[in-house]
Amino acid sequence: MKIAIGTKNPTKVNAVKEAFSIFHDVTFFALDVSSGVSPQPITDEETIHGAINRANNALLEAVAEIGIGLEGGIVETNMGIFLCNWGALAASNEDVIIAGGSRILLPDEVGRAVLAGRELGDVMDDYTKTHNIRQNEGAIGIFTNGLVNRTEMFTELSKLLLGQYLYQTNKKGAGL
Ligand SMILES: O=P(O)(O)OP(=O)(O)OP(=O)(O)OC[C@H]1O[C@@H](n2cnc3c(O)ncnc32)[C@H](O)[C@@H]1O
Ligand SMILES: [Mg+2]
Repeated sequence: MKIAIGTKNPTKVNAVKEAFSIFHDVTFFALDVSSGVSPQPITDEETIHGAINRANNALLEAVAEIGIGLEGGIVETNMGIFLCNWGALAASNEDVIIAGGSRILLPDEVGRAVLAGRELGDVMDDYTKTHNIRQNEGAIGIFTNGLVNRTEMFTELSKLLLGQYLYQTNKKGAGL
C-alpha cells in the first residue's frame, strides 16, 4: 500500500509512519505539496482546508492509495488564542476523512504576534530563544513541559484518521 504524506516536516512524517505501523506492507512518500491556504492558518476552517488540500495533492502527486494532510493553525476565541491542529485522509473514490487534534491556550503575547502576521514557528523560536521548534517538540511540547510533543500529537491525530477510514471501509465491506 502506498501512503503519500503532504509534507516533509519530520514530526508529521514520523507520526504518520507510527500510526500506519499496524500494516506490514506499506511504503511512504513524503512530498512538499501546496496547502492552498496561508503558511499560518488563523481559523479552524482555514486549517481544515489546508489539511484537506495537502491530503488530496499528495494522493494525486504520488499516485498513492491514501493521502494524508496534517496542518497546524491558531484560533481566536473569547477564552483566548488556541493552537489548533487538523488532519485529513484522502483515498480515491472515498469521501475525505477529517479529524481534529489537540488545542491548547497560547500565551497572549505569542497568539497576538501570530494574529499580527507572523508564523507560530518563528514566534516560538524567538520566545524560547531556540531554533526550529516546529520540526522538534513544537509549541505543544514547550507549553506542556515536554509531556506531549508535536510528533505524539500528530500520531494520535493520524490514528484518528486511519481508524475512521478502517471503520468506514469495513462497514462498506460488511454491506451496512
Ligand atoms: O512543512 P510544513 O508541513 O508546512 O510544517 P510546519 O511546521 O510549517 O507546520 P504547519 O504548516 O502545519 O503549521 C502552520 C504554522 O504553525 C506553526 N506551528 C503549528 N504548530 C506548531 C507547533 O506545535 N510548534 C511550532 N510551530 C507550530 C508552523 O511552524 C507554521 O508556522
Ligand atoms: Mg507550514
